[in-house]
Amino acid sequence: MYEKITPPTTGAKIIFKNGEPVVPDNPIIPFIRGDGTGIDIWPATEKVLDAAVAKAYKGTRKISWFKVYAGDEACDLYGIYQYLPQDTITVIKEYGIAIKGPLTTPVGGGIRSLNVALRQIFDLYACVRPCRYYAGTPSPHKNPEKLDVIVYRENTEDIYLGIEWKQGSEIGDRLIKILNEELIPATPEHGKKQIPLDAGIGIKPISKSGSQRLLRRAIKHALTLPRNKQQVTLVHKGNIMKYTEGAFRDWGYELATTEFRNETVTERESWILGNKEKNANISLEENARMIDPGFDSLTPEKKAQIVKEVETVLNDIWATHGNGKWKEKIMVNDRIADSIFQQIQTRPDEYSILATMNLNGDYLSDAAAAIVGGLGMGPGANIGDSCAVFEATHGTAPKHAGLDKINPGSVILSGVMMLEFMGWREAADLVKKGLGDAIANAQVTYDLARMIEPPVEPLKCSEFADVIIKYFS
Ligand SMILES: NC(=O)C1=CN([C@@H]2O[C@H](COP(=O)(O)OP(=O)(O)OC[C@H]3O[C@@H](n4cnc5c(N)ncnc54)[C@H](OP(=O)(O)O)[C@@H]3O)[C@@H](O)[C@H]2O)C=CC1
Ligand SMILES: O=C(O)CCC(=O)C(=O)O
Ligand SMILES: [Mg+2]
Repeated sequence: MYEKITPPTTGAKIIFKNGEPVVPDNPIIPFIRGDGTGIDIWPATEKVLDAAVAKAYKGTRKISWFKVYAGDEACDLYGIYQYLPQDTITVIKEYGIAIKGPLTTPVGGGIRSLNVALRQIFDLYACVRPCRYYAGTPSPHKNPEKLDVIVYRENTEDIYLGIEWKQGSEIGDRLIKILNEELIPATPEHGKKQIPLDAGIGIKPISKSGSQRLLRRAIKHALTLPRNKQQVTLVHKGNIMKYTEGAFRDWGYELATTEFRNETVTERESWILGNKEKNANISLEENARMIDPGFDSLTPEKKAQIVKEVETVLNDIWATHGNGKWKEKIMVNDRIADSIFQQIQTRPDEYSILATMNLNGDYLSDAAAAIVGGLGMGPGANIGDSCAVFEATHGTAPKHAGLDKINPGSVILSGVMMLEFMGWREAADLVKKGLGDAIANAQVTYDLARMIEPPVEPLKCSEFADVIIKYFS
């Protein structure tokens, strides 16, 4: 059935119904070990997850692991340049849920990212990366416990589509010529701009459908959070990239105020409603002045537009959201991308779900992981409607590969996300307890050990896994 691999002899497939996994007691779960430090962190992860499932369910539930290949290991087995064999794609499609270690992507030339390819092949459009603090984790920040965010990153488009042309290539040069001579002059807002003739060219597609399906999932997730975390922040650089990043913001607000009208309030709406609650007789114009600090210097047309916005909000949602009812809704706001990088450091507790396009989310998830202890503590999930692949935020960390040194925490916590996605909460909770107790007792790998004051002797990667298991009970 497969070219070079054989499924485990016991176990059954996970299937998806209406976007949700239906999980048997003995699911077969494919895993990719990963390049670089994958050789260290995958065995540690498998050991911890197996021990948690065994302890939580006393033999009534068990995962049958199915090894599939990608990256360097795949080339060793399948032959030169076989980085992502068809076997691997077929198996993940058939079995629905998989977990992977990191895979190498060369910079500049060479193969395109296998990690990105997997997300695109299986249409895993939501990259979900929670960044929350485990007590006792050393951090470069004074109050890391204040950060508890989930980066919800669009995972299939943006520049990650990989449509780009090298400087000097025939098609790249043709495209620049067409843009310079036909398309840019035909677009008055571009004036006399021209693309330098020696430029490389990349395309950044951001679609309405792609943005809204990600944001739909983010808002639904927010609905499941405790009241004080029911917030979705649309992160964008829409002041500069108006029709891609700016559109992402606009499509987000559109979705929130149509499909989720009864469940959401936007930040601007909350100001308008709040102004009227404080002063029932406030005029539309005075209300508009209060929500827009530069109101008085605006053109008459722009002023009229904001007054109309105030009127529409009060007409449309005063009955459902007014008199403080908006405080019970999911708050949807937006922040410009550069600003959110400082906001998660200066006002960490004001944020919850950070919904982003692909590139912004890639950057932001590493930065947020650093605040709560580093990349060794950053788990993730790539989720679609019929498949999910769990993986850490970090990469292959090649300088540490094979040394039994690196922190397996991120892949272990990705495993926790997988167990929760499967509905195996008891096993997930055991792993979180074990990891939390190990950290609280300063029994940690080098990355955390070096930040503890005074520094402690680091555990090996494999020893850290054993300590986590020890703290199950
Ligand atoms: N999803 C994936 O598979 C991803 C793959 N990659 C790929 O990985 C390769 C290497 O990328 P690189 O930029 O070096 O980024 P990495 O994330 O692999 O590593 C950068 C640094 O982060 C720290 N780090 C990473 N993982 C851990 C961990 N588990 N525990 C503790 N510290 C950790 C280490 O810092 P220090 O040495 O200071 O301790 C490490 O040197 C590239 O080919 C890249 O494309 C990158 C990201 C994601
Ligand atoms: O695919 C890669 O090599 C890098 C991907 C990455 O950095 C990420 O998904 O966070
Ligand atoms: Mg990244």
